[in-house]
Order: sequence, then C-alpha cells, then structure tokens
Amino acid sequence: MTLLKLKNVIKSYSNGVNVLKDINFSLEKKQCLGLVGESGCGKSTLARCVLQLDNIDGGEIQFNGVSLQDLNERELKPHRKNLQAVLQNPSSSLNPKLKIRESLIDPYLQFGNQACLKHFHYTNEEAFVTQLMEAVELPDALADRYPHELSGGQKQRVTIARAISLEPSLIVLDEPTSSLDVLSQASILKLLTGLREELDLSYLFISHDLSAVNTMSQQIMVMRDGSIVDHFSQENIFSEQRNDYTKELISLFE
Ligand SMILES: Nc1ncnc2c1ncn2[C@@H]1O[C@H](COP(=O)(O)OP(=O)(O)OP(=O)(O)O)[C@@H](O)[C@H]1O
Repeated sequence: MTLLKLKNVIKSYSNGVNVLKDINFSLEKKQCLGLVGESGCGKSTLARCVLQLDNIDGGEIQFNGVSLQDLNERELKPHRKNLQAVLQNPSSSLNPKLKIRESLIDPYLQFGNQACLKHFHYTNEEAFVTQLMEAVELPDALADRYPHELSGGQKQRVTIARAISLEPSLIVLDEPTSSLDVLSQASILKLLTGLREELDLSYLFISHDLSAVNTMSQQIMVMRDGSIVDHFSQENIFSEQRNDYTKELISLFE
C-alpha cells in the first residue's frame, strides 16, 4: 500500500532558484526509499517539503491518502505524529537544556493521547524512557545526562529513539550518519534497518552516499539539479539500464 505519493511537485526559493522540478514518486508502506544526489541538488528541500516544514509551489503531497499541501497547522497536527525526522546533526535536534529523558518523553507529552502504540507501552515516564533506550541499544543510565555529555553516535541514537517513540508511519532520514565516524555510521544504519522491520516503519532515506542508500533501501532514486533522473529497485542497481549519472555515482563506491 502506498504511504507517501508526490505528484508534479515544484518549488522555488525567492531568489529564483528552481529547487524542485516536477518531482513524482511513491513510497510503499514498510519500505525504505533511498534518495541520493550530490550537495545542492535539492534533497533537504524535498525532505522539508515532505515533513511540512516548507511549502511547495505546485503539485501534490499525499500522505496516507490525504493531500497535505493545503492543510492549515491545526489540520496537519494529527499527521505530524506520523511524520518524523532524523536529521544530519543530532546536536541541533536535541534541546541542550533538557536531560535525555526529558527529550525522549516530550513527543509523548505533545501527541501521546493521539498515539495508538502497539510496540511501546506507556505506564509511566520512567518505564517508557527505559523501553526507548533499550530499542536504540543505549544504557538506561545515559537518560539522566544532558546532550553534551553524550558522543555523536549516542546522540543520534537518542534522536532515533525520539523519532520512533510514537511509532510513526514515516521517518525522513536526512543524512542521518554523515556527522559520524565510519564505525558509528555502520552501526546506526544497522539499527535503523532493524527498527524498520520491528516497528513496521517506512523510511525516506536521503544521503549523498549511494553505498549507504544501497544497503538500506528497496527502491532508490537519483536526484540531480532538482529532478529525479533515475529510479530503480535495489536489485537493479548494477543493471546496464542505469543512466550515466547513476553509473558515475556507482563508480565512486566500487
Ligand atoms: N532557504 C533558502 N533560500 C534560498 N535558496 C535556498 C534555500 N535553501 C536551499 N537553497 C538552495 O536550494 C538548493 C538546494 O538546497 P538543498 O539544501 O535542498 O540541497 P541538498 O541536496 O540537501 O544539499 P546538501 O547535501 O549540501 O545538504 C541549493 O542551491 C541551495 O543553495
């Protein structure tokens, strides 16, 4: 079943840059759709538009069968709990003044009454935080620390725990590992794959790194200058039919 569908999406910035040019794709439930492209091609803009943090200038963004682009903030609220993000820099995603446990409980306090949780169970704040820390394989004791007392990889695990806490249908992963060292990158990608299967999540996984996208995604799209120039199933990545730009990206990781 289709979870997210973009139809003829266009977006320009006020400086006249046409960042998104007629974007069309669908993301099926419980799948990971990878989006790869070089710096400046429009990936983060697309992420912000899908997350309803930025408006589009034309086209349609359907999420769970509902067109989101014309909804006001009050109408969007029930969809926001199902639409979460893990971004590049975990330090800027976490409030430095809040202990980890306070950051982890915050989404539940905002949206909990609308959440229909199947995997996590809310009995009290402490037990809920313990379940989340366990899910992202972090020691419970770290929940009483502040973000600056954690490593980059640990902080990213916390932002993942926050993102999964309401069991959303979609998580937009925008370069989730690019601020981490190679070992932490691999373990975060493994963790994300496990969580997707365990919690029936869907991911839009955005990266400049085709190798990372290839390990995570069932479907892969290649973006260049604001357009999707190639779109294929992961098993067809090495097919002769790939376009020249995709082949160029492949040659970088072979
Ligand atoms: N708020 C803005 N106002 C004007 N132009 C912008 C704005 N945000 C991004 N741009 C421009 O839009 C284009 C796409 O930017 P975007 O951040 O979406 O690219 P990206 O593929 O995510 O790049 P990176 O991988 O470096 O983050 C760039 O030319 C950028 O300079």
